[in-house]
Amino acid sequence: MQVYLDNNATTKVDEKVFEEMKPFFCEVYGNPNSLHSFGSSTHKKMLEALDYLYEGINAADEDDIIITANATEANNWVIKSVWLDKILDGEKNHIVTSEVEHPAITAACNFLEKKGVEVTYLNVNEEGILDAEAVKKAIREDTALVSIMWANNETGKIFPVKEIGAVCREKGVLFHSDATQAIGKVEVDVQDANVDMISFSAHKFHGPKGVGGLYIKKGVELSPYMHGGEQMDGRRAGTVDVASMIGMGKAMHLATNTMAIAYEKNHVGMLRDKLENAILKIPDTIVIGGRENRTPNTTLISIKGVEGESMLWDLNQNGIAASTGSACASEDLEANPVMNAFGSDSELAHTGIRFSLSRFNNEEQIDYAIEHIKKAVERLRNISSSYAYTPKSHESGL
Ligand SMILES: Cc1ncc(COP(=O)(O)O)c(CNc2co[nH]c2=O)c1O
Repeated sequence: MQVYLDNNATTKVDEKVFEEMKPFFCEVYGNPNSLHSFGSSTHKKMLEALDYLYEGINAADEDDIIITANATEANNWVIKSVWLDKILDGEKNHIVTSEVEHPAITAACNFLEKKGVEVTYLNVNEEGILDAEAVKKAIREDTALVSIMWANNETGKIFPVKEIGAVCREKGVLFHSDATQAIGKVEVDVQDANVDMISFSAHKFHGPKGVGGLYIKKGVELSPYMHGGEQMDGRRAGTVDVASMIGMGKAMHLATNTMAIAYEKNHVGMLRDKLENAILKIPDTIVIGGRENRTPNTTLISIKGVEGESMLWDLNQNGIAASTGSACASEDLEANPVMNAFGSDSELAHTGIRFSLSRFNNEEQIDYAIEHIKKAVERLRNISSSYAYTPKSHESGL
């Protein structure tokens, strides 16, 4: 049996999305910017896709949603164009972000630090989140941008975006939120959240890889990251990947309409809880960050005495796909940076396993995964040189 439990890394393209995309490869293949009918025949579905995107995040008609290659591009665009607009050409020289952002944010900020920009990386608490008060205290007169994610890709923890947005509005500071792991899992309402910009990526909500977006609230000026043609009203040059844009719109529609969200919470949340409850019955296991206030599909669990990579290998031998954290960072054998941010000691930080489900998982798959996780833990602990089960005091009398 093949059981895919790494949906925070990427998801399967929904068949309905694929059907929507098909005509735009070999039949309706014109360049949307061409004046002839081959080009204009793409417009109807492209406009429908934009409508789905605006509807999915409750963007106002006067706001912009710019199609990008992925969330990484959108994140880099925000960080580097704020540097251009407000730091190089302005009086600002400070950015506030968090220690647990995706590398697409932290690496871009590290790059700017080499250019002399000051960056505050806010710590998270033992629950893996930070509060708006911490952001308020970090904002300075020369702060150009606050960028705090909507939901964390490894723990699923949801950040107080609305409260942070209110603080940024009060302080007159631009607020960006990386919503890549939130869309399709929890409600993302950009007007309610006081946010100026959000990033997203289609392949996180059953759309195609290689297409994403940047939402920009009306009135927010941001120099283009890509110059050239007049696509996207000159805000992002380059011929749009028509099929992928249409696929992303359809995926957003499917993922965010009322039924889908309710289904995600009830179905996916129930499956995640069943998996998590079973693993927590194994001694010396803990959910990193606790079980509250998370996206319904994610669990990051530490299994003491079991190296994350060893566990992944064992599960993979049985057709089960999981991860130790962001795929972008999981090739190296460094400790999980998010767990480090929690203050986990080095040993614990190597024991994290992330399971991230989707609406395409079912109970039979979860039962299969539970069976093989238990067997893998027993096998790996038996060969561990460092793990010995020590019954808790209340058990010692058994
Ligand atoms: C919060 C967040 N932001 C940005 C990205 C980058 O998205 P991309 O540009 O479409 O690649 C990811 C991908 N996160 C992960 C990729 O693999 N495992 C992950 O957790 C993410 O989780």
